[in-house]
Amino acid sequence: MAILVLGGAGYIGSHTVYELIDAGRDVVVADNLQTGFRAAVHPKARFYELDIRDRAALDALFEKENIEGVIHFAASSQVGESMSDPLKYYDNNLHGTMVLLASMVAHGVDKIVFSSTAATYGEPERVPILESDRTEPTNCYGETKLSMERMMGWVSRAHGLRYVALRYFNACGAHRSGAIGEAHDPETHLIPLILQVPNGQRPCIKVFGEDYPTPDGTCIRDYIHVSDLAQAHILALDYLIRGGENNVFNLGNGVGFSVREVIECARKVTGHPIPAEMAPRRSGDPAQLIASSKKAMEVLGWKPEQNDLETIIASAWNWHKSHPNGFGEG
Ligand SMILES: O=c1ccn([C@@H]2O[C@H](COP(=O)(O)OP(=O)(O)O[C@H]3O[C@H](CO)[C@H](O)[C@H](O)[C@H]3O)[C@@H](O)[C@H]2O)c(=O)[nH]1
Repeated sequence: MAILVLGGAGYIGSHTVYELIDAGRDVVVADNLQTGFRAAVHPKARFYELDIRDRAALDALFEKENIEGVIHFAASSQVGESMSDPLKYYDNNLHGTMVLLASMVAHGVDKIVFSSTAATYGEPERVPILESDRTEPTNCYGETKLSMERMMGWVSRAHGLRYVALRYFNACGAHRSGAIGEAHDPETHLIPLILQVPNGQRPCIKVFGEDYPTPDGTCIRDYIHVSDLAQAHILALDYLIRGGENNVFNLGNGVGFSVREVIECARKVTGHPIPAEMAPRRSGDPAQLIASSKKAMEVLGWKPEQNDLETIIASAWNWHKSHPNGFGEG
């Protein structure tokens, strides 16, 4: 039987497909290529260009393929955009998931692992954050992801579907082969933007806020390598296949780095001075997000392997310097 990866042409999705294929699994990828890239899809995966809001296209896929379980990455994921265009997030993330679950239930596919986010917590009560801590999103992106988790809960009660929600902290880095890496258009993520400076594509990096209640005044995040995240999806799917119950797991390294520290580390890795410029706070940003991933380690047996920021940034730099235009031309 095959694993269906929705959003398998995107950043975390494409890395998960590479790990699944490396592990000998049969993989079907579906993506509407709105933000994903056809070139990021592993050549051994069967590809369907479809939008998860298109019920007929999903039904046709489930009828044609023999799907054992779904890994669902197909969603909009930019904090800033979710504040200026919230309805896009309700449509793509919530409506999309609603159509998907209806099609899964109709075809008897009852296992799903999906991307949730640290943004479900909002401003945390304490760090490191536990899965049982308060969830009060400060941005619409986090709100729709939390609603997706709750939707799964109700559908599970009614129809017996089982799910694992993976709350990622800050995904970064690139695949060890150098074949795929992080590419967004437009780019909004800190590490790729920093690396555009040594790549000659941007004169400096803007630091969004230096008046946060943190030691150096800039936001603190927990940076986790994308291939470690990818492994967690395989472990979560196998947990469901073994009969595991509905669950939610944080995925992070448990160590926080400030925006300034990330820039300093990138200077060390690239040997470039990377000038930084202070800028106003970005709407919706919590001051500090650090994960406790103890539960994922204990229940899933997950162990992040690339837990050193320098190694992570070096793997990102390896991709960005050889692919300055991502998957595009030139
Ligand atoms: O040019 C930039 C870009 C970002 N930042 C700062 O760098 C930090 C990291 O920003 P990212 O945009 O790279 O990541 P976020 O923490 O905002 O978001 C990430 O984590 C979220 C969970 O909190 C969501 O999952 C989201 O999809 C994911 O990209 C933030 O403090 C942001 O303000 C800058 O200072 N300058």
